[in-house]
Amino acid sequence: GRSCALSASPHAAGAGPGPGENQTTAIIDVNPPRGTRDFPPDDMRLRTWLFHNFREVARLFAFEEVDFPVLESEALFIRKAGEEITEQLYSFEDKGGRRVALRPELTPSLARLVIQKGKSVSLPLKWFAIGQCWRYERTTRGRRREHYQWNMDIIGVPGVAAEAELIFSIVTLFKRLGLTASDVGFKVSSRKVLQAVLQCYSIPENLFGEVCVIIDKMEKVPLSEIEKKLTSIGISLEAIKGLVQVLSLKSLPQLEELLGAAGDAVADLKQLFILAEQYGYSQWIHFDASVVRGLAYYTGIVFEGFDRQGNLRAICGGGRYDKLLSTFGGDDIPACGFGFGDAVIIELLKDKGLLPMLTHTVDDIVFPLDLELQGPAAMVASTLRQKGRSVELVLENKRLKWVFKHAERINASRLILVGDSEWQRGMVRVKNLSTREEQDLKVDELE
Ligand SMILES: CC(=O)Nc1cnc2ccccc2c1
Repeated sequence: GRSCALSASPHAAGAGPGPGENQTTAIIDVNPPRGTRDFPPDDMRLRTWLFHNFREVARLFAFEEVDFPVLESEALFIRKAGEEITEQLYSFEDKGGRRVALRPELTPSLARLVIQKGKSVSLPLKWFAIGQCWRYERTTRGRRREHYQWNMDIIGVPGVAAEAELIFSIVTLFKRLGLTASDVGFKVSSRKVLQAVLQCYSIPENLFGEVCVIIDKMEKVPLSEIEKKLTSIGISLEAIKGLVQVLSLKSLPQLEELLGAAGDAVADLKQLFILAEQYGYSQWIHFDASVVRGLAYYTGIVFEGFDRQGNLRAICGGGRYDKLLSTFGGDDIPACGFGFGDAVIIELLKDKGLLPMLTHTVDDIVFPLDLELQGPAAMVASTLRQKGRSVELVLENKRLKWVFKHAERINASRLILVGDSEWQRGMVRVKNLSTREEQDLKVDELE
């Protein structure tokens, strides 16, 4: 008997019904792979709306769009800092025996492209991308294995004016979506704070990334586990106490008291808050020494957007990564950027009742009253389309009752009936579906 190609059905192979018979279960699994999503029209309209807002903000800030392959060499993401994102790398060996990976984030690809472009691009660069990112999680947690991220990066600007501009671009997006400073905010800190602490306990630089990744879990796992991990990589108990103490600081003056005004950490943060004041978004951000972010390559300012209700995971996050390009063999080029996921923001907008009502709408629906008028109807449709109107051309011999119902379903503004007697006079019957007004018009009078 016929063997089912990708049978997920309880059918015994081969016993399935023939084509067209009432199939109780599909022959193949019609759901998308575990942890991934389809985007049927309703969901796709919402995604397109969100991405349009990403793109509009990028345009306002004069960023240029870039893109990269979703598949990259695995080497781009191999980092020895115990990051969740690299531990869950969706990597495999391709048919050519090459180690490849579905990208878990966009920044390494962006760094690769900047280095590839080398002297042929002039700094600073302001690039943005919207791309699907992947992770391979043991399905125990049933979490998603893909999401779309909006990334904005400023390459070649060493000063915190770049971070101030990036944070303001996200504030601009939040405002466009209807969110205010009482709905969301940004926690801002600098990894130079941790760097200063590690230095005063003379902890080797090469442990910096690893320590940050461990510390990032501070509020997610018990302190004892953090201490165990730090001790296991050789951090003294005294140094751990120093780290924990600095992370609990709640104000810049406190930080200054502990670290002294000398370190760049305090200077950078002070400068950033001054700029935020001048941009007019001070009430959106505050210093929080506990913000570390879980990516090993950040070297300076780090920030994350959060919902003040505290129900959700971070909305977005970013920071300065001045060493990433040189670790790829490029020049020492300063850079900073952020990633903004497509999931948490939608949950937040749902909670706030801010999701837009997006419907499938067309301008005109054109219907030939009998089959000989299909040609003329198609001509009427293309005349209207050349004028930029979206036109649904009815392609089958339907009853008028169905056409009216369908016109309602697709929110058409006008119904254009192509009938024999009118057509003889070069006219068509136009029904305005909101005013119910009806008139015969010449085809080239339609606009
Ligand atoms: C809330 C959500 O979907 N998070 C998510 C989903 N997929 C990912 C895939 C790669 C990296 C991070 C990811 C994060």
